[in-house]
Formats: sequence, structure tokens, C-alpha cells
Amino acid sequence: MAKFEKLTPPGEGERIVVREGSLSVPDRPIIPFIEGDGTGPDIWRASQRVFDAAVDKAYGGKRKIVWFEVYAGEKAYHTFGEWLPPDTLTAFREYIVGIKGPLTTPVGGGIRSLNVALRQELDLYVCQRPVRYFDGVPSPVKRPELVDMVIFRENSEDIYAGIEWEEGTPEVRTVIEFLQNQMGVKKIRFPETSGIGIKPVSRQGTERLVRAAIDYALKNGRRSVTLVHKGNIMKFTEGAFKNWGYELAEREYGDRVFTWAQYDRIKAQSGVEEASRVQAEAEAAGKLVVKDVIADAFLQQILTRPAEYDVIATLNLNGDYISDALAAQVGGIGIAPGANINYETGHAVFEATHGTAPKYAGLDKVNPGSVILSGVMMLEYMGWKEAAALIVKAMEKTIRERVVTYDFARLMTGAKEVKTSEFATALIGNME
Ligand SMILES: NC(=O)C1=CN([C@@H]2O[C@H](COP(=O)(O)OP(=O)(O)OC[C@H]3O[C@@H](n4cnc5c(N)ncnc54)[C@H](OP(=O)(O)O)[C@@H]3O)[C@@H](O)[C@H]2O)C=CC1
Ligand SMILES: O=C(O)CCC(=O)C(=O)O
Ligand SMILES: [Mg+2]
Repeated sequence: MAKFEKLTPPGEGERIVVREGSLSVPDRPIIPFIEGDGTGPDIWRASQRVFDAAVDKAYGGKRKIVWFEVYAGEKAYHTFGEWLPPDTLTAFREYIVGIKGPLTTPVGGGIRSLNVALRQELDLYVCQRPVRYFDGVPSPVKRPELVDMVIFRENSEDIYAGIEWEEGTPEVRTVIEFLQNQMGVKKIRFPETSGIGIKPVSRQGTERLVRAAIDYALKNGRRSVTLVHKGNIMKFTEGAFKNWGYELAEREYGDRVFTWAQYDRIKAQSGVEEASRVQAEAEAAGKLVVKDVIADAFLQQILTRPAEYDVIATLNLNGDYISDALAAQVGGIGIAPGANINYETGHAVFEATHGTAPKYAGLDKVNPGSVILSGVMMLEYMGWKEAAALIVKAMEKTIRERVVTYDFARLMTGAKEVKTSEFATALIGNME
């Protein structure tokens, strides 16, 4: 039993454990949650009611989540004088599966991202964000239903690791001098007034991410995995990500995949027609296609040809941008769920793609859909598929009935705008 410094875990319930690589989930699992900053409390209150109602309805009282509140962000700071108390990490480690609301990160100074810190501390190396269209949701594109992608974003390294030094400090001067004097770097345009950031991208980090994406694609009968990178410019980080991804796919998955690296080799040896023939044959045989695209081209093609993309494997920063861009295509960040997962240990913390939306804090206004659908991912991860399906069906029905929060209502005709809490009530009423 883990030692908590200031928190007391619930007196009832049991731990989820990992046995022989699989989760073993008791009927009354203890699940730690962080309410979140800004709109987090409004959203969490609504979401928790939906999760409890779905579990109760699906299992007739036989199963129940025992919630354990843990703290991070402003509530943690005001309660314990710490932004990320050690007890919070202990709880997520101990109970394996957890869920969180958004946490504030100040821009240009102040604390480093608590979200990133949680992912790094718990080594949750996959940020998995499915993007699908719900019928009736207002969208800025003509065919939003063509978007059906699952983003696998590397979650532990890249420029997002936050290794950087501020302009004018002795540290940045040391780094710049090292780069200029030891490494022969001549390209820093304004060395006297530069801040410097470092972008670590490793073979190990890439391989575990791409492996998770391919495993997911094979298990779920998806057509392709696309490695999205900016490898033409950043050759040894983003370019290496692409090369390592292809190498891993061919080495570990052999005959089950066909890669564009293979295509290029066949083309060089036997011509484009032969390469196209082999690819067509591989696709007809149901092999998973592993391909790649440069990130800027990808961002225009998801608007012009979204049906060509399926599972996406990408680096941390690209994945951040891509998540919001794709969420917008299917109606916005109000229904964009996600999960941070370590597929090797089983640890997972589920969270929405959006942030704290601070201007709406305390107004009971924003869409709780992203956290609710993150909870759906959590229930599926736990194997509680019936409860998950109840929520998804209720979400589909409620949106079809045009009962929606402000974000959708402002773009729909004939919608009934409801508050965060009322949307949850409508969902619960539509569970059948
Ligand atoms: N994982 C996390 O905890 C994350 C935390 N953050 C943090 O959140 C803070 C605010 O970030 P910001 O860049 O403003 O991004 P946000 O995602 O918080 O908000 C941007 C805009 O998105 C819309 N939006 C966000 N959430 C919802 C929702 N639930 N329902 C409907 N619309 C929503 C609103 O649009 P509109 O104005 O059009 O109504 C809002 O103004 C920052 O401190 C940032 O670091 C950001 C992302 C992730
Ligand atoms: O940590 C943050 O404040 C922002 C994180 C973010 O935007 C994301 O993970 O999508
Ligand atoms: Mg983001």
C-alpha cells in the first residue's frame, strides 16, 4: 500500500492492478481525479454525474466507481501550498487509471506546465486523441464525417520537454558560447538577445510511440498509420522519427504491414508501376499501410482529403497543433477527448484536449463533452464497454435533438442552448 503524506484514500473500493500485461478491474475500483482549473470544476461536476449514471444503469448497481479527489494546479496551491503535491503522483501510480480536468499554464514565465509534468513524471508516453464526427454538430467544413482519425502524439520528449534558457541569463550565454565555440554553430542570428530551447527526440521514444500506434491500428482493423513530421527541415529529430518509425514497422511487424519506405525501395529497383502493384496487392491482402507526410502538407490535406488519413503517429508539438486543428474540423474543442497512456505499465490519465477556458470559469456554460468522452475512453480502457456505449449513444441522441451548450448553439439553427450541468442532465435522461 502506497504512503500518502496528506491525503487519505477512500475507505471503500479496491485498486485496479496489472496482471500479466492486462488490467484487472474490480467492481468498485478507486479512481483518482483532478477537478482542474478554470472551467474544470463546472465540467467535472457534470461529467462525474454522467459517469456514475452510466455505470449504475449498465451494471444495475453491481459496479461503481469510488472517486478519490487528488490535487494539482490552483486548488492544490491554495490547499497545500504546492502546485503538484507528491500525493497526486502517488495516487496515479498506485491506482493505475485516473482522469483529470484542464490545468492552467502561464505564458512566458511562472510555473512549467503541470500537464506536461504529470505526463513526464508518470512516463505516459502516448497522448491518444481520437477525432470523430457526431451527426448534427456544426462544423466549418463541408464533409466533417470524413474525419475519423486517432492521433498518437509522443508525450514525453521533443521541444515540449521544456528544456530552455531565458534570454540574457548566464545560462543562455553559456549554452550559446558552447554552441558557437565547441560546436561551430554560426547560424544564431541574434546571439546577444536569443533564448534557446532544446529538442530531444530519441529512437526509444519514437519506437514505443510508433509501436503503440501500429498495435492500435492492427487491433482495431484500421487501414493506415501515417508518420507526420517536419523531417525535411529538422533532419535528426523529425526526420529521424520518420526513419525510425519505418524501421520499427518493418522489423517488428514484417508481413502485417506495407511501408512507403518499402514502396520507395521497390520503385528504385523495379520502377513505379511495380511499386504501385505491390502496394495495391498489400492493401488488398489487408496489410496495414505505414506512410508518412510532412507536417505542413498534412495540415492542408486534412482539410482537402481527410479520408486519406486514419491513425496518426507524430511528435509532441506537431501532435498538439494537429489535435486542435482536427478537433475544429468536427465541431471544435468542446467534444475532443484524450488519454495519456503508458502501454507498457498500463498507467493512464484521461483528459480533454482543451484547456481551462478561463473566461467561462464558474459560469456553468462550457461544453463538458470532451471530459465526458475522455471518460468514455477510460471506461473502454477498463473494459466497461457497456457503460461507455450508453454515454456515446446518449451523446449522439442529445446532439441530434439539438440540446447543446453555447459553443454548438451559436452555430446551429433551432438549437436549445443549455448549461454545462443541464447538458449532463439531458445526457443522463437519454441513456437507454
Ligand atoms: N491539458 C490541459 O490541461 C490543457 C491546458 N491548457 C491551458 O489552459 C489555459 C487556457 O488555454 P487556451 O489557449 O485559452 O485554450 P482553451 O482550450 O482553454 O480555450 C480556448 C477556447 O476554446 C474554446 N473552448 C475550450 N474549452 C471549451 C469547452 N469545454 N467547451 C466549449 N468551448 C471550449 C473556447 O472558445 P470560444 O472563445 O470560441 O468560446 C475557449 O475560449 C492555458 O493556461 C493553457 O496552458 C491548454 C490546453 C490543454
Ligand atoms: O499544458 C498545457 O498548458 C497545454 C497542453 C496542451 O495544449 C495539450 O497537451 O494539448
Ligand atoms: Mg493543446
